Amino acid sequence: MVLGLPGFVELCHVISAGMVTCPGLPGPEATPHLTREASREVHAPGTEFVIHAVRMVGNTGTCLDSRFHRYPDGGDLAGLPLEALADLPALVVRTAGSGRRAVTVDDLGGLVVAGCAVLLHTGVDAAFGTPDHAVDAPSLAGDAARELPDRGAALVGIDAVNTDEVTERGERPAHTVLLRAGIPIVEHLTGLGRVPGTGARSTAAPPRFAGFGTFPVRAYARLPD
Ligand SMILES: N[C@@H](CC(=O)c1ccccc1NC=O)C(=O)O
Repeated sequence: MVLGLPGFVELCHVISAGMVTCPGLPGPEATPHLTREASREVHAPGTEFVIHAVRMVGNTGTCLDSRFHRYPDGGDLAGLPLEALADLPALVVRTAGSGRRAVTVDDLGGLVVAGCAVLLHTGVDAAFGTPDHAVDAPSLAGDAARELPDRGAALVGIDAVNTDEVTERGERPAHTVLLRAGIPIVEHLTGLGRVPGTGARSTAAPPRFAGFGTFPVRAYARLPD
């Protein structure tokens, strides 16, 4: 436990230059915009800074999809209210260790998802950053996703590369139904094994980037007292 932060669980992977998050998408490139050396020229003796520029896709590291990722008519990152992102009751649905890839209607069973961040713990986050992470990755079955808007889910997260099964035809039923309903999706979570099934609070908040659909988040859970 980190001193001063009792009861928090980190749900994010570390982002570093060059790392690949989704196979086929480029990793982030970070370059110094202002070096420490150059900054000395414009500051008082002993005062220096560094400013980096970054070129990266929004789907980098642990990231959140807003409605705009899937649909052109509104719902970008800048429009997401904090109520949709922060301090939500966390409901962890576990398939980790089951050997099953799909999170199904049966896994959601009689769970009360209304108002919750529904966080899918598949265990594949252990392979993040390796090619195995995206091979036959776990995902949320389409019929299970279709239930979640009517059942009142507030947010859906998964510790895998994609909430949807990646198929050759490119259908993405979970993104389609969840984002149509304005339910944000978080992908590439980690640490869910340390979060209880119920009782924790979930936060995953991106910057308010207008005209952007997806961006990295600092996602974390606060454990029950
Ligand atoms: N998870 C992201 C994108 C994604 O999974 C992806 C994007 C480009 C190339 C590969 C991807 N995923 C898995 O192989 C999304 O669907 O929003």
